Amino acid sequence: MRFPVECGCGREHLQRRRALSILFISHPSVQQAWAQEACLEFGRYLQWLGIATKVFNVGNYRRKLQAVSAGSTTHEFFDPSNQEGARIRSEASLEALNDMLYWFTKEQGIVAVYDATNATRAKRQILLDSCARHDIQVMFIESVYENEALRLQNMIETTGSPDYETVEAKVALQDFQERVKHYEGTYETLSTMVHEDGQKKEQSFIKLVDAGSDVIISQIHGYLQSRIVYYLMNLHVAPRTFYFSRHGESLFNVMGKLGGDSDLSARGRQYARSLPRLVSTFIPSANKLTVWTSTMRRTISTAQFLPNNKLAWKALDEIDAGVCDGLTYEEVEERFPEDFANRDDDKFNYRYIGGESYRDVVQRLEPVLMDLERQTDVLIIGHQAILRCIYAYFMNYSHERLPYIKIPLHTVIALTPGAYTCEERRFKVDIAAVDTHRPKPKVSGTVGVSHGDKNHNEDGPLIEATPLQVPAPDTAHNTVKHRPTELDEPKIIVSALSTTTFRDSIYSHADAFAAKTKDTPAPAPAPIAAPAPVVVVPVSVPVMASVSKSAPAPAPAPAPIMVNGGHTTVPAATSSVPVTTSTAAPLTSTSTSAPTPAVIPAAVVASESILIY
Ligand SMILES: O=P(O)(O)OC[C@H]1O[C@@](CO)(OP(=O)(O)O)[C@@H](O)[C@@H]1O
Repeated sequence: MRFPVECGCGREHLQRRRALSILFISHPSVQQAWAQEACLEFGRYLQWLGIATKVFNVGNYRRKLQAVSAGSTTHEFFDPSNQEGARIRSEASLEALNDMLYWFTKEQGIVAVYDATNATRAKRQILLDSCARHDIQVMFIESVYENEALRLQNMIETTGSPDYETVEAKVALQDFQERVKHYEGTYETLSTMVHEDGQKKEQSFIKLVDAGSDVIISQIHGYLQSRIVYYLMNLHVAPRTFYFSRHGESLFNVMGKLGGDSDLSARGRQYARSLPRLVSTFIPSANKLTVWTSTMRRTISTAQFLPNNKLAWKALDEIDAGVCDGLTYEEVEERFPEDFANRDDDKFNYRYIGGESYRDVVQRLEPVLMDLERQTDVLIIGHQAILRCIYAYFMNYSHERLPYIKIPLHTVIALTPGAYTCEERRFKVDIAAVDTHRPKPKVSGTVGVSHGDKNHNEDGPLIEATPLQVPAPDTAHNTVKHRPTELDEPKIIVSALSTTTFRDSIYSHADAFAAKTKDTPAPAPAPIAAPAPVVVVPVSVPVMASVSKSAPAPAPAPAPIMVNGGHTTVPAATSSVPVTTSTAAPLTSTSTSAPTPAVIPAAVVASESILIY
């Protein structure tokens, strides 16, 4: 796909940009619940990596059209002999397709997920032809169930879909089972075979069997597709909660200095001592928890009193401030005024001289996140910039907001990601600490730091908190009146924060592009009648690899980090290797287990930069 770029010479140039359409295929019995969760999860993941992604859910378009025509959403609507139903479904597919093409051609979209049943080869061919006309790569993802119990479970979950909002669960399930029957006999699974009619075999595809417990891949090419395979192999959507905390207040934090490898202040040490009580009181799986730290002194010291297994990751080390390492913000402004202002202008992309940008940090954190996605009981003790990146991944924050997220000291954050939302709770240990958060200044390059002996409570949480347990008024709240000693038992304040919903930012709204799509050539409408089924005999061919999800997915080599004049010279490829620091029982983390056969050639992954997309 080509799009115009300005170089300042006054003439328009066309630059090539890769665009990838992911066409979701699922038997109606698996369509709604698991498949939609998977679409959302990897949409969020790609957006976090900086790849503009949108999900076009044909069901949403159909419901919008049905609302206008006051049509029923019961199974009769899906009966192939229902002409009005077929017309609306065809129109919904077309509208979603037009919006997807608009997203690619006018909105510079990189990845679109076209989420529909796409049950027949004829239907898929129409989509393929449209994408080919716009030079858009296509990859199919099919979700199938071989395990009947899982299929039934999925169907039960599907009754929570918007189609059954006002319908009793039992009635909804019966109706849904009837709906599934309307597709019987027409559904054509993906196959690597050359079909009986002599037509070419299907394009690149990933087939997820039983909610991804097995993954079959065929003809996967290039960086983006490999990335998606890698993610889907690591994804599991079972409910789980992750815990995060910054290290206790450090000596550099007190001095307002950036980076370094200083140890904890007295208050920081007190926080470290309070952690075992917090963990055993508030974390249900406390004894199963593995604690991940960076390789820096302040995180390892913070974890020292926890009896749990520990892993230290180089990739969790704080953002590398390069030549600014060890300086205060005031000193950076004085010595590097232009850089200081540039960072304020675009904090996510600004790269410290000889150091890193937040964008670099996101890249190096990817293997950590992939491993985290496979875990259930993890507490990460990390740093301000690092935890901002991880928090933004789960909460779907934009790159603009990411570097300003408030991650206060002496607070454990619990995140429970779900398909459409992420629930957050905070456990604040009432031990005063400096505030290292520097808000975006109104004028770039002006310091406006809030360093000082100030308690974080003044800032309030990111989203308004509902205190569940408020400390008595005479407590250690005021840092001037109260100097905690290491023997004090500090109070823990629990806040339930309102749940963040990220579904809307990933889904295209069924009418978001409608007004704009007039100038986009409409592709041929989908045929209403399904063609005769094609007999497909699956065979194993060399391009096809079946990988069981019980083995960890191989990590693609991350892009190398800029080496700096400061303290870190380890390339990211090696920096993601965890180091065992526990003296306890041997660790069972997947990151240390044997890799599966290389499905994603590292050379392919490493040879392309994410920035070109
Ligand atoms: O990107 P900004 O907002 O400067 O925050 C990152 C900074 O946070 C700090 C504290 O100011 O993290 P940390 O507490 O891990 O030491 C610095 O070391 C780091 O450079």
